[in-house]
Amino acid sequence: MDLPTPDTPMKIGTRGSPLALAQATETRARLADAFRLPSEAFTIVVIKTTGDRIIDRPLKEIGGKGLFTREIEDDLLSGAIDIAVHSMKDMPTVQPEGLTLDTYLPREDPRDAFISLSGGALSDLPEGATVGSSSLRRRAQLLNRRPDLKVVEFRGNVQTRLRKLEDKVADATFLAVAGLNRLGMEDVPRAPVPEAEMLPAVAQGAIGIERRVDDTRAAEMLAAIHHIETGQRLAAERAFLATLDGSCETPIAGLAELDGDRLTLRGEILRTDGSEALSDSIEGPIAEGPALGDTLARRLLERAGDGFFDWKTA
Ligand SMILES: NCc1[nH]cc(CCC(=O)O)c1CC(=O)O
Repeated sequence: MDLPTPDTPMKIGTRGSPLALAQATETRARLADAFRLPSEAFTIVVIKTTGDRIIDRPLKEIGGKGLFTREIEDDLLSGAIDIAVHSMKDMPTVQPEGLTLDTYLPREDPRDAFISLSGGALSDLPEGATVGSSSLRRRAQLLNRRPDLKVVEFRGNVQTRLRKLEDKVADATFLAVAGLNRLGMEDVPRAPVPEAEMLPAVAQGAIGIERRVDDTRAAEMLAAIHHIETGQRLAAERAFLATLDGSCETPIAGLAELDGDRLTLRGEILRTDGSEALSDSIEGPIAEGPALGDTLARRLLERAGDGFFDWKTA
């Protein structure tokens, strides 16, 4: 295998947000370390996606699959980049023909963090307070537990959302603990929300690396940095999501945990207005993760019946 060199660097594609850049930089560091290469043997290529371009409308209105990924995947297919680094929770369960997404870095803390300028926890929020979020899952979970709260649309990267809090657009918001940690924002006052209170999004906290199926060099290099346990957890969670036909337009949560050779998967689906939440869990051998995910999804769908996910404003 011809390893990349500073003259013929491997091109790592990513979105341009500070979090995306941190994830691409971590990927470069792990590859450089695994193959004893200088960091100049890799270039980070920033790619602007449709989702980055349209910042004044709610995501669910723009809609469509691959809002934050299509341009990156096009560049991967054309050879403009060699690998692409993604937040796995933003990734559809099926990739375009010719691409594969089977390399994962060690997962960060998967929990959501409750962020308010006063620094308290969710239970400290006064009745009728306003929470900013653009996530259908967080919105539905919040309204399910606290119907008194008002949820307002809150888009933008981590920094933008924190600024909106300072501008008093909302009293509080939620951010993934993983994002805050990867950005080194330890100083932001936050209260991690226990999984039992608010089950995170499928794959939250995990970084995935996509490549062309037929690129044997990329396959070999990525295999050296793949984190097996993260892959096992995501295999179960993403099978759960795939059977539910989850897109960004449906409130779905799921989290797998490993214990020895056993895997436990918890899942939750909600009506978009938060009026109903269904949850369940399943346990079995790690090797059967995808089948466990599929079974858990079918159980929840059976209980939900038709029209459960239909959009209905609160
Ligand atoms: N949808 C945006 C997004 N995609 C991944 C993360 C956080 C990092 C992660 O889950 O790996 C975020 C921001 C957030 O939810 O706070």
